[in-house]
Amino acid sequence: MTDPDADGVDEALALLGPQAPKPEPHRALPWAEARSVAARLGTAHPTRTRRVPLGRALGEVLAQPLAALTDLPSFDTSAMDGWAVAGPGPWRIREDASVLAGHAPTGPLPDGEAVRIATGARVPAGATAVIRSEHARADATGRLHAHRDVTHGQDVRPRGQECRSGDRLLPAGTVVTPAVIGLAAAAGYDELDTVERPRVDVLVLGDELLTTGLPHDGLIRDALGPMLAPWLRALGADVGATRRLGDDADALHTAVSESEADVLITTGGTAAGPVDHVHPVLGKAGAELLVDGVKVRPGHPMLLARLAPGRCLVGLPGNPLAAVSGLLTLAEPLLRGLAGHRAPGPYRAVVRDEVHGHPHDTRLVPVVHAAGRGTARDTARDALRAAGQGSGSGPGSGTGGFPVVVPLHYNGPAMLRGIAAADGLAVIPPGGARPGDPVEILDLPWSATSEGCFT
Ligand SMILES: Nc1nc2c(c(=O)[nH]1)N[C@H]1C(S)=C(S)[C@@H](COP(=O)(O)OP(=O)(O)OC[C@H]3O[C@@H](n4cnc5c(N)ncnc54)[C@H](O)[C@@H]3O)O[C@H]1N2
Ligand code: MOO
Repeated sequence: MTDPDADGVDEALALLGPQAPKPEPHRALPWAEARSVAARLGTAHPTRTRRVPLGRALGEVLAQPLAALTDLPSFDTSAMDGWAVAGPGPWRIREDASVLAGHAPTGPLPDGEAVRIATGARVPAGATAVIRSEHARADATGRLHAHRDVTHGQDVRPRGQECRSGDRLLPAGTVVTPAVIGLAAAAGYDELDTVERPRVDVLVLGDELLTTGLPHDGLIRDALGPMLAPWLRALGADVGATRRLGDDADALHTAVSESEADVLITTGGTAAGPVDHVHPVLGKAGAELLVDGVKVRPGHPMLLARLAPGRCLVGLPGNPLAAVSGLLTLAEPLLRGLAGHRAPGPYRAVVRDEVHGHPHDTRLVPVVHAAGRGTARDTARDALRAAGQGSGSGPGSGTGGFPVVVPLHYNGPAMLRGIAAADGLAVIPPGGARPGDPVEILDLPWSATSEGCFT
């Protein structure tokens, strides 16, 4: 049986072996530098913004900080059902009034008096505390007695306790979650200013690709067309067309010239084979190559080009995991900037097992968390069982507080089996990583153990 990883390191090493033809002078950028170029391009132009009703803002990104339009609470509020009292007790109960949430206030409460009050109701002027109904007793003469000491201000939520009008509640770049919508509504918003999603078109190249059925006669299923649109949407893009162009240079040139998208993503055709048309077409289109190859495995032929001000193209290699590598190396930081997302902090974990490194290049290797929470733990166990890699329990100690990840097999450039079971991709530096080494992790936007979604 062949080593399921042979497609990865060995293939890359073979390209550098003593018998390999002398490589062309290296234009490829180091992995971190390539990501920085993409991130800078993403923030080079001001984002377009739009105003949307709260109900349609889910998943959008705040274009401006969310500032409170009101004090919260906007009045002194009773936190409990019971009695508003003024001064020391016992108190004479006002039989003529009670205060309900949303109702007009009663007049001021003089010292020595108590009035019934509901949770959420405005505390009358002059009241010094609220006593919960279960903590007080009314006697036959209409007097209220507290069962325990009453402290000043107890069970009253003072106006402005959560925020004052004008306070910054959330920074620009925050993803609008259901909780953000709730907070915005409470703080007085009907609409939110959000960043317009970058428009992305996908061009899938390759005459060998089938859109349905089983592979036959040298033809294979297109794995990237169906995968990229939802992945790009998860990265904050508004994906228009996914077009299959075959290996037709003219069709590619026309599509590149006519697309009005902010970002064009191509798959395949990045290398120097007889029908690899991406480089010649970019030359003909007068594009500026900002990244032309990256020192990363898989995916080293990936590229990033500026087609015109505000329009660019990410060329993903055709090998499916190499395409994922290009997606996370170039498209993700580019789209993050264009979509107005804030950059996530670096997320590191230690590897449970040794990971072979490339001698000069970074490797991106699918991993699962060894001991996640809830479904992530089950996913890890399932993924490891499927890969015949043990139970999923990590070292548990001596990890320096880092979570533990397990590198998955089936990580060759043409394979999606590893990444489909993964929580993220480990960034393995040249030379590799030994058990217990901390490494950077690239989260997947849907990973259950993500520190944050849309990272
Ligand atoms: N002489 C050299 N050949 C290659 C090199 C090299 O350095 N020198 N690099 C290899 C590496 S690494 C990669 S990655 C690929 C990149 O190739 P392309 O971007 O030109 O992609 P294609 O040749 O079109 O396809 C490569 C491979 O992927 C399959 N493929 C393409 N599209 C899809 C799709 N949508 N779904 C599933 N599979 C797809 C295609 O059938 C090929 O098998 O170049 C190497 N060659
Ligand atoms: O190794 Mo390529 O870079 O197959 O992706």
